[in-house]
Order: sequence, then C-alpha cells, then structure tokens
Amino acid sequence: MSMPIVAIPADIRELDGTTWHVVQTQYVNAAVVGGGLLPLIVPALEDGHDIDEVLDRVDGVLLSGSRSNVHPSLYGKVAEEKDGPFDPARDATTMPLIRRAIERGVPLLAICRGIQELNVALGGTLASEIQEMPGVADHRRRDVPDRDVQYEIHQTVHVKEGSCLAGALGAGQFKVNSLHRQAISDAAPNLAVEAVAEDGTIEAVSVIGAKSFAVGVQWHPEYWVGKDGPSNALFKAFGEAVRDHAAARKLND
Ligand SMILES: N[C@@H](CCC(=O)NCCCC(=O)O)C(=O)O
Repeated sequence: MSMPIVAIPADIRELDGTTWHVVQTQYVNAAVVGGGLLPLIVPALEDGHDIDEVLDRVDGVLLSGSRSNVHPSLYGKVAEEKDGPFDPARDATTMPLIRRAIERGVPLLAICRGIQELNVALGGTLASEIQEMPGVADHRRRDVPDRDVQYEIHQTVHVKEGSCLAGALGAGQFKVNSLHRQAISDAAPNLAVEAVAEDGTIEAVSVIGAKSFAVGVQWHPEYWVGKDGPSNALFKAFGEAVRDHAAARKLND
C-alpha cells in the first residue's frame, strides 16, 4: 500500500518582505519518522477551502503548534492585544477542517495550538496568559536560543485510566515539554479531558464517541519523536489509525 497521506495545515508568516505558507520541520519529520506517513502541507486560506476536496485526498490530519493564537472572536471573546499574535487564515482553514474530519472519521492529532483549535472548533473556550492565573505554573517556552532547551522534557502530566491516550501511552504520569501561554478554559461538550498537569492545566483531550483517533495534546510529542517513549507511542498510534483509515478508504473506492 502506498504511504498514507497526512494533511498538515500551514501557518501564514511574513518573511523577506512576502507572505509564506509554512510548517515547522519537526512536524513534517515526526509525521514521516514517527507515523510512517507522507505529509501534505495544506495552504492557509482566509477564504477557506472546499474541505471535502482536501479530506477526499488525505488519510489523516495533523494540527501543528504555532506562536500564533486562535482568534478570541471564535470563542465569543473580544480580542485584546495580549491574545495575539493572530493567524486568521490558519483559523479559517482549521476550524472547518477539524469539524469535518471528525464527522467523516478522519484520524486527527492536534498539538499545542492544535488542541486549542480542536477545543474552539467544538465549542470550547481558551484562557490567555495562564501563568498569571493563581496557582498556575509557567508553561511558556523558555526564553533561550537553544531549541532543544526550549523543548526540554520537564513537566509532569497525569494520564487518566481508561482514556484513549492511556490506550496509546499507558495511564499514569510521565514528563513532557511545555511551550504555551494559553490553555483550554471550558472544554467543549464532546471532549473528554484525558491528561492534566500538576497545576490542573488540561494537557490532553479526546473526542467522545469519535469514529477514529481524535486526540489533542498541549505538549510537543513531535519534537523528540524517535528518542522519547511517549512521543514515539503517540505518533505510532496516530500512524496506525491513519493507515487503518487509508485501508478502509481503499476498500470503499
Ligand atoms: N500560541 C499558543 C499555542 C502554543 C504553541 O503552539 N506553541 C508552539 C511553539 C512554537 C515555537 O515557538 O517554536 C499558546 O501560546 O498557547
């Protein structure tokens, strides 16, 4: 069977005086090395896509992290300076993509900004600058130039027994990296909280009753894929779900 294809929606970046559609290499690498998948970067179109045209051609969806934040208007909040930076074209691409992928049972793994998009797409809300909230630790990217240090694994998360994530990683606690200023505030009604940090921050969710793998994590399993056990296991489980979907799609073609 040819390599299943995973859609990775792009960010918009202004570089060298022009506009680019970009995905960080760590997500592309993890899709290939960790998932055994062929990445397809989906442009971020502010006018949106014909989403079924995209989903007819792929076997899974991988939502990457980003320094940009989901626009607060998408979860009923008035945007403030501190809620930025924004990427409306990415929002316009991922919101319908998430909803339709879940409807169609296309496997989905949402990472960092991705779990926040998953929550908002399904009706949840986000909190900004969570480190300023009482009792909440600082989950932000470390302000150092070395990316291995930025993505260092140091934060304990607790995975709930019987969760979808526990099926892939095992229940209990392990350490992850952490590079975020926002987090889920109100979880969407059809999301199950599957892992939390020591300060109660929601660190992983899954879609209740999903037809296929539909998991979001606030940490970055892509960065140490190939070296870190839980990171490997998560991308392996996602890759298997994508391959199963591809095989089923082939049978129905
Ligand atoms: N902007 C959101 C999501 C955080 C996120 O996706 N972080 C990835 C960092 C990418 C990088 O800096 O290289 C938030 O801050 O909560």
